[in-house]
Amino acid sequence: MPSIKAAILGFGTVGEGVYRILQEKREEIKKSTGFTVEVVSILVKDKTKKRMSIQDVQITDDFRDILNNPEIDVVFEAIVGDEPAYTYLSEAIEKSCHIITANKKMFAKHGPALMKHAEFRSVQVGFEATTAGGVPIIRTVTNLLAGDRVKRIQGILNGTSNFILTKMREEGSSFSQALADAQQKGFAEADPSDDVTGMDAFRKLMILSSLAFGQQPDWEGVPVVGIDHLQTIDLIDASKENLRYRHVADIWLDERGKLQGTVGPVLIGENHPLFSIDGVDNAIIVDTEYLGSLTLVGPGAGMYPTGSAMIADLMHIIRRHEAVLIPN
Ligand SMILES: NC(=O)C1=CN([C@@H]2O[C@H](COP(=O)(O)OP(=O)(O)OC[C@H]3O[C@@H](n4cnc5c(N)ncnc54)[C@H](OP(=O)(O)O)[C@@H]3O)[C@@H](O)[C@H]2O)C=CC1
Ligand SMILES: N[C@@H](CC=O)C(=O)O
Repeated sequence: MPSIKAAILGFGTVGEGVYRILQEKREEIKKSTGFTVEVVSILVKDKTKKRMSIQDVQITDDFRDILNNPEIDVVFEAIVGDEPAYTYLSEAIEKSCHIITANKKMFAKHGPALMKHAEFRSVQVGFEATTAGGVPIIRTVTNLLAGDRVKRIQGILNGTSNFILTKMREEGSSFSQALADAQQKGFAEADPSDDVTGMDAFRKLMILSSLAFGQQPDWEGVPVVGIDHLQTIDLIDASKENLRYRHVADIWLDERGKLQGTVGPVLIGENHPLFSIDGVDNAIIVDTEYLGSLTLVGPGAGMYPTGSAMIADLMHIIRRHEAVLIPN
């Protein structure tokens, strides 16, 4: 049976999710693709940290161990921040590895360059997990663009913010209690200020903008507001009026064909499609020229939803590249 050798960069919430799914779905993947997928190396920052038990996999804190292994076909990236992630992925592409990333901070800034580089080296880039966790928004927009034109995308793109707003409204939790809960569940970023200031949703919006419109607006021109100024009482008072705060990221082409974007909390009524989206769920409304309006809803963060988006990218790469993946 031919095998695909994979490396995972980062073994926190997301990296571990990828590993677990690959182990749990080993036989199904083999059956559906004809390939076994073997994780051969995992990159971490601190090798002494206590982790789940892993057999027959090199655990390293030196990326060169991965880069210099000629057997590796695919690199999953789930580390934190734009560097060294961007450098590592550029080097992996140079070695003709396919790359699959969950790192939106890196991808919002360097995604277009990585895509160009990958095209030049004839490898694939999977980035479904960068936006809306397990919700297949990247694949959906890619498919829509084949015969349609996107006019506007708006949605809840940060699971942590939505989880916090829901807990404050439903349970009367304080902002800090709700944030601590989101961190404990693995939803929040290593630096949770990215979640609650709106920066994480902004970066996801920029990734969607590159995909849907082939460009990003000037970052400075997009107002970004978070949820960190909202009080539990604000949410409860709104609720009494049958209104809810949602943290909404929005991008559209104006009448002059210029991209406009906003990110921030919005008070919405019960007829709005985002009214009922609670907890860690994300929801994205895509308006197109021919299809009209489409809404996708699902878990926007967490180990298994995010891991599953990365495995979906892997399946796509295998199916597209069966002919060129050289069996080891
Ligand atoms: N959590 C989520 O639900 C989602 C997260 N993401 C993105 O996925 C990525 C990972 O997130 P998450 O798993 O939550 O983060 P964690 O903080 O749980 O894990 C990060 C992992 O990366 C390793 N790491 C960090 N920096 C480096 C480095 N410079 N070199 C080598 N290893 C490094 C850490 O090593 P060590 O274990 O030794 O500390 C750790 O294993 C982030 O970019 C995040 O934005 C995307 C979608 C959802
Ligand atoms: N911290 C992020 C994780 C997924 O992208 C979020 O809460 O949405």
